[in-house]
Amino acid sequence: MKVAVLGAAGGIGQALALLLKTQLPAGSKLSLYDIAPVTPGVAVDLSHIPTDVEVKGFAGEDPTAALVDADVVLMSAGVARKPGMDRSDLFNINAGIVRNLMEKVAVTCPKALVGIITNPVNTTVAIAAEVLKNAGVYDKNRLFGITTLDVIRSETFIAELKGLNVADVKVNVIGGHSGVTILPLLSQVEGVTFTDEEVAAMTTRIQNAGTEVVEAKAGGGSATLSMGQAACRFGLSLVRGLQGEANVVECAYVDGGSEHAEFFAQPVLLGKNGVEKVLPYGEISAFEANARDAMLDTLKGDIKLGVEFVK
Ligand SMILES: NC(=O)C1=CN([C@@H]2O[C@H](COP(=O)(O)OP(=O)(O)OC[C@H]3O[C@@H](n4cnc5c(N)ncnc54)[C@H](O)[C@@H]3O)[C@@H](O)[C@H]2O)C=CC1
Ligand SMILES: O=C([O-])CC(=O)C(=O)O
Repeated sequence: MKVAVLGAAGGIGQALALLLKTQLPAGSKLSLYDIAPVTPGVAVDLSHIPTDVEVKGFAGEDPTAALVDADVVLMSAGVARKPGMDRSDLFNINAGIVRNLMEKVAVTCPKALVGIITNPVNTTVAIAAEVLKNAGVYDKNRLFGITTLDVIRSETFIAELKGLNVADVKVNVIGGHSGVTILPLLSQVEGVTFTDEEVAAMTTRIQNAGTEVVEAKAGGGSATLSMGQAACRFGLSLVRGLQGEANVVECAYVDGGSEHAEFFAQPVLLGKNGVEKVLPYGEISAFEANARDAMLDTLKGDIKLGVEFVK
């Protein structure tokens, strides 16, 4: 199994690479790419950790060498938010970065499962899809926006509030990955009840958790370590699916035939071809149905921006 990380010298990329070096199955290959010249050094550094995962690093303008034979590509290349910015403010720089990298993915490893971390995810995934379509290699089951950070935040915050063992808390987060498009389905969390006030406050906290980190880092970037963990969880789930493991389910932002929008985050069953099956997100409360319907104009606008950028 070969996993390529694009943006591997960055805050997320280095954390993710470390976790993958220590957690990928024995015999895996880890390929690190970033425009930053330090990247081969990051690979040398990781290569001293005694696990059976071979690490190689590549720097420069062209990611091709890193992408050859990749089964999974995880992309965090791009710029991150500073206080006062919205994720959509990253579009001007990150849209072109994602487009250019996806053009190389389309040529070099068109069958790879691709997980997009680069923000604004609601839009960059649409950009990635358009690039793959233009190259004639688009397979909707192989492209994912990684929204796992919203899931692990939800698990953490709910366990804290309700005094639960966090390992026991499971929660679906649907929609997209910014502001009101992030919708945790609190009504489905087993074994707990929330007051209306708790639902409103918890939903808002999860939606604003990225901003909570951006403000706490005070100009030094956005979530990197928790995102490294989230991307590792999601990347390992992709690998487990590829290896034929049963019942691997994650929420992800996919082109899954949703009635709500062209791309929509919901639970998916992962397998040897990426998305094996898009799963229903189940019964939701009136509060959640309202929030879902209210997000759709924003989400569809974000998607349209991505489609039009490539056209
Ligand atoms: N999906 C999610 O839940 C989350 C997404 N993000 C997003 O992830 C992205 C990366 O964040 P960080 O790692 O904190 O940023 P960072 O600035 O620490 O790292 C980004 C890396 O991308 C590299 N890069 C820039 N242009 C490139 C190109 N053309 N090719 C290859 N590498 C390139 C830079 O050299 C840098 O090493 C941001 O867009 C951020 O908003 C951040 C947190 C959560
Ligand atoms: O908020 C940001 O800019 C980074 C991000 O996507 C998150 O932390 O969820």
